[in-house]
Amino acid sequence: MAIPSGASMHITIRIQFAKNLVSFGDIATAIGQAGGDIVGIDVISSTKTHTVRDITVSVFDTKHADLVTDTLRKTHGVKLINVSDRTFLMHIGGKIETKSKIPIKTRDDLSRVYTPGVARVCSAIADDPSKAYSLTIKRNTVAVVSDGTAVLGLGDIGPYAAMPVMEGKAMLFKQLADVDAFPICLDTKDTEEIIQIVKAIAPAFGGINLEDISAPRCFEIEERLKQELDIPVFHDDQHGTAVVLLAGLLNALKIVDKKLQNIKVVLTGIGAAGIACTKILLAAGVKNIIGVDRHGAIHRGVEYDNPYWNEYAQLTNPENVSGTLSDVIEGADVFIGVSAPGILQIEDVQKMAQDPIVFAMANPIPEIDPELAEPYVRVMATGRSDYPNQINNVLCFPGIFRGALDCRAIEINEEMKLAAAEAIASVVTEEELNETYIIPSVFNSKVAEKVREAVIKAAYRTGVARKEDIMFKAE
Ligand SMILES: NC(=O)C1=CN([C@@H]2O[C@H](COP(=O)(O)OP(=O)(O)OC[C@H]3O[C@@H](n4cnc5c(N)ncnc54)[C@H](O)[C@@H]3O)[C@@H](O)[C@H]2O)C=CC1
Ligand SMILES: CC(=O)C(=O)O
Ligand SMILES: [Mg+2]
Repeated sequence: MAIPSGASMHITIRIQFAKNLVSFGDIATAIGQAGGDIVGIDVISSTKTHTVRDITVSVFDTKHADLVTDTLRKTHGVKLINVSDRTFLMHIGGKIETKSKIPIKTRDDLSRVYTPGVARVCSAIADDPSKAYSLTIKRNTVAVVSDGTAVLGLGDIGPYAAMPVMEGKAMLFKQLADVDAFPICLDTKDTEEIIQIVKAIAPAFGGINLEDISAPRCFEIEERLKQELDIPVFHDDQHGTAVVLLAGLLNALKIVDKKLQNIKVVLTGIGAAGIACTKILLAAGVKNIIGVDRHGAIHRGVEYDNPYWNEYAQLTNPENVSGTLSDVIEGADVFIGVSAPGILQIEDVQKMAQDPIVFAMANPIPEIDPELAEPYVRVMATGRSDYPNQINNVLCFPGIFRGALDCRAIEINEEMKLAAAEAIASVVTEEELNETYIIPSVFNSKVAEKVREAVIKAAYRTGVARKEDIMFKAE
């Protein structure tokens, strides 16, 4: 299923055209007739007879891009010089770099930042390892670790292909919360090996953000690392997603005037994100959640190969219903999708209770096309940046790690996650709240700061903050 990908699909077409054979108006009309939307024009050069221009066109997908460029190729008097995709251009050479905080200008500088001066600093840390927090980058660093097995909704595409996402996460950490994050993509899927590698690299980091590691291995990897390391370990696809989902749902329920305790929720994709979203909703007070995976609703009375589904069946589905998504969605107040593209049909939405809330969060293509669903739902959200109500873990991970690093928390616990969800929800004021604004924008600078504060308070309240600093303590 292809969904118009908006801003994510802009192409820049460089053409040369002969002024006596074709006008720019003709060219613009040809692009328009092929369904392209011109969003920018640059004149590169112009002579009496010829003009070279870069035309930036918004297209739906790669097929549509081909149609637009073919149309130009066939237009009399036009010569196509080059087609570039802005998204690819932004990735050339990667998206991040390392920067020094201080310049090395003299031999004296050199002997302080490096040998021999550095040796005294090394010895100080060897005598007291906690000094790593004050004398190295550790206090501000997070490793973004993936094995490339569940990258967005693209599946097991491997560690090389996972890198652009992890670089993107590192950029967001820096821009939104000034955390120095490093993308680390591992060429192994072996649970034990991943655990040992992460433990071995931990000295350089103040926190570990696990990313896009498929279920069920991600659960064991996270649990073991939490037990065996003294820095926060946080599987973003589980907990970051769950925190933001809860924030969005708290606000969406205010619009439809329903209570967490009374709603029926149907959730698809009982993997990393789905299980964590279910657990946070149960902790927040939701009583009726039905989880649906490829073979239908997860229910008791079946022995699943996946042990996490057996536990899931015990925690959810109070009426123990079975059947397909279409069967069990009848009367649901809320649909949450963290599964696969296009699996929710309009007919399913029509079976939901009054004022349906649909959070179709699969990336990059949601469970239902938001434009098709919109007439039938009261509140619609996706994980994407190009539609209103972006429910995406990017609203959580920068601020939650900022808070955890600043109070030097040994872990990110349930109270810290609930505090983060409430903080995100609280950024949207009562006056601002409406169907297309249930969750703050990623660019809202209040989000990371509010999450940080709430997380620090929760960390001190629950005794997991190590930093003795009165400024950070809960009142
Ligand atoms: N918006 C956001 O912030 C986030 C969105 N996601 C999206 O959620 C999706 C799942 O991510 P993860 O939980 O990390 O992956 P995962 O691989 O751990 O879990 C995916 C689950 O969906 C199930 N599934 C696949 N096709 C299905 C279908 N047709 N019907 C029902 N279930 C189906 C799989 O069997 C699996 O249990 C991805 O598309 C990902 O991009 C994940 C994390 C954050
Ligand atoms: C947003 C994110 O982490 C994902 O789709 O995997
Ligand atoms: Mg992810």
